[in-house]
Amino acid sequence: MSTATPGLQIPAWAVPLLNFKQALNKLQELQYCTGTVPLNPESSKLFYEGPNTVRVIDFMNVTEEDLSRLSLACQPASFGRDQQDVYDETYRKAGKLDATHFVTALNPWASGIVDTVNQVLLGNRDAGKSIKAELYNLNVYGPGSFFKSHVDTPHGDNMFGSLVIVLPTKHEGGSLVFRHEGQESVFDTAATVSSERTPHAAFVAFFSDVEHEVLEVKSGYRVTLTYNLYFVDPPKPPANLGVVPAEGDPMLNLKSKLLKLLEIPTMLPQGGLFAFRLKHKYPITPSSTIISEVASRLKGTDVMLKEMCEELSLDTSIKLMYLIEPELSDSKLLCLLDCYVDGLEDLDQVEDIKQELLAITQGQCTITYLYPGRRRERGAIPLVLLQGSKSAVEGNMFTTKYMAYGNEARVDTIYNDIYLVAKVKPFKDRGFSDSEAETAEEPEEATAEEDLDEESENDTEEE
Ligand SMILES: O=C(O)CCC(=O)C(=O)O
Ligand SMILES: [Fe+2]
Repeated sequence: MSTATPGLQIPAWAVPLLNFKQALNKLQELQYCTGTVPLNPESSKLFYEGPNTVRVIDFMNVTEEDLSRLSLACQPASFGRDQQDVYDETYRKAGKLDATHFVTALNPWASGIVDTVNQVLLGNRDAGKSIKAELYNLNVYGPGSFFKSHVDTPHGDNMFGSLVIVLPTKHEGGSLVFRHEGQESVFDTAATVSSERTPHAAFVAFFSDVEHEVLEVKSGYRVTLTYNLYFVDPPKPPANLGVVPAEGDPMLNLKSKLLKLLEIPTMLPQGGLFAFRLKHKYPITPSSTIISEVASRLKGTDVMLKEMCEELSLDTSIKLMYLIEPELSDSKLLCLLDCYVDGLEDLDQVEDIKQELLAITQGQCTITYLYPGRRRERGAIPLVLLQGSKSAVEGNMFTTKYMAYGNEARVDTIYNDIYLVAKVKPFKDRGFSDSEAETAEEPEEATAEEDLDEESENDTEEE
């Protein structure tokens, strides 16, 4: 393949190596990530120690006088040179307050800044889980202030970056310039904080080994909060703090028992549903909560139940359950709903309940019957209630069933019973031996209602 002269054979890897190096050279790195966050009355205040007093500044409504007072409360900012803290106004001219002398209500987690840093600067999708942002100090750059080119001193081997939040004050100059590997970029903080119609803070996060410089502030005051950013391990469960969970994996035993149940040919022979009334109640905003999304907010053993079902290859979903007891017939309808629906209580008067039910839930409703029992409604799916009971089902009339005492009076979001529903395949598809499958038939058992009236062992009555 080679046209080179004999003795000057080009090795087979030479071209691929070159290709790789060229591609690597083109790899461009983001030098910093920025954004703005709106201030609101909960996040806009700064409290600081002034001479013999504590002062407050509201950055939604800040005056020149507030800023000049804040500037007077500051110490001259030092910097590190040859491992010594030095003051040198030809290199850094700015005021600072150490984190022990002020409190800010602006929180980089709550405002979404840490998530942005994680996703944009670190390219991490696991938002906010492994970054610590440690408040370092507050700086005031008045007219004539600047900070010449430097890198930020690492405070530990897990420190990867610096975060600067620029509070919304009117100023000119003070842009932040980055230089890294021959590239230069400028972040104009003054323009960014005045780019929105309402007060917004600007933030910029960068890897602290990237050289950066604050250009001279020409007018006004540039006020910043600086944070050191660290990689941290995701939080571990606390050891022996307060109540200690029982030894061993409580789910292991449960899982093997559930598997045993699935191995029985007469347990939902044609398939059906397992349902668990969850131990916790979950906040539902009737007008907006998407019930399926509650799956990602499950608490305590409720999460474990879901994981256990999934480990046994049972598809799970989260439902509301509602029992309709028609006046005109004796067949009760046990409905699983994907959304909160008004007007279900009127259905017991309607003639064709099923039709009406599907219409008002826009088809997002599964009609089931308690198994073992007799299927009264065509198409109703057998459901085994593994946790919970008849009284809980009947009690689940949505709004009536939540604690009357909260720590605050609110009516838009309420606590509701939620059901974890696991889909059980027909016995022949569950992967157990075929010989058993032949014996699997729907049993002729008590009626659905007789079964509904039976109290389950683990029924806990609600007050
Ligand atoms: O205020 C800024 O934009 C950067 C400040 C800075 O580089 C520092 O405090 O080390
Ligand atoms: Fe810096």
